[in-house]
Amino acid sequence: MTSQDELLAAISWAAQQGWTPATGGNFSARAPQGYLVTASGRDKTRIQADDLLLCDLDGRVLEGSGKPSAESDLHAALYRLDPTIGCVLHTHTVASTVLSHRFPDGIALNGFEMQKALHGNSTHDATICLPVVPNSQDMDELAAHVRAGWPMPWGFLVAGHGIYAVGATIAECRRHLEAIEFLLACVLEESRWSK
Ligand SMILES: CSCCC(=O)C(=O)COP(=O)(O)O
Ligand SMILES: [Zn+2]
Repeated sequence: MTSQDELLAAISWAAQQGWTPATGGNFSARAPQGYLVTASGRDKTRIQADDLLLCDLDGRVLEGSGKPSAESDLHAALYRLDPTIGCVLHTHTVASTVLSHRFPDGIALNGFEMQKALHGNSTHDATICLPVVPNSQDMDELAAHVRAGWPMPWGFLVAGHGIYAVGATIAECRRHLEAIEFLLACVLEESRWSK
């Protein structure tokens, strides 16, 4: 499978989970010349090859038609910031939107077996934090918040907005996205029970 096909499969999978409502979300993978990224405003349940653009690491379009994602410059900033990042997957889910809005200083996790799906974790018996950065429509400002909090080896939440998962490969990034979403769903469910 080419990395373009693998990225398209990851986007379709995320969309089938219901994680890209109303065209929300954007997705990218590092490429030799820069990165492949979704065009803006596309329905991710019907994604196809011509919905991807090739950009250089400054976010300039090299190939493809349409406008790159409104958040493409944040993807570019991530690839510049950390050469080990090979993929960035961004979704809009209810749990990530609600919890990042409610806990703008980060979300602590402890005792969940699923923590082990996040790179560098080998036990449930540790407290780890999912970072939250403030939202902004200005990608330079958003990128500055991300740089200030780096390293964030699995990704981060944007307050009231969604999840940005990162990974060395598309497969690792998918695993991080799925694990983060699962862990947030657990936290949200527990918050209902503790009322
Ligand atoms: C429709 S949700 C608002 C925009 C957004 O946050 C998003 O993820 C999708 O933007 P894009 O330009 O990548 O379609
Ligand atoms: Zn978004």
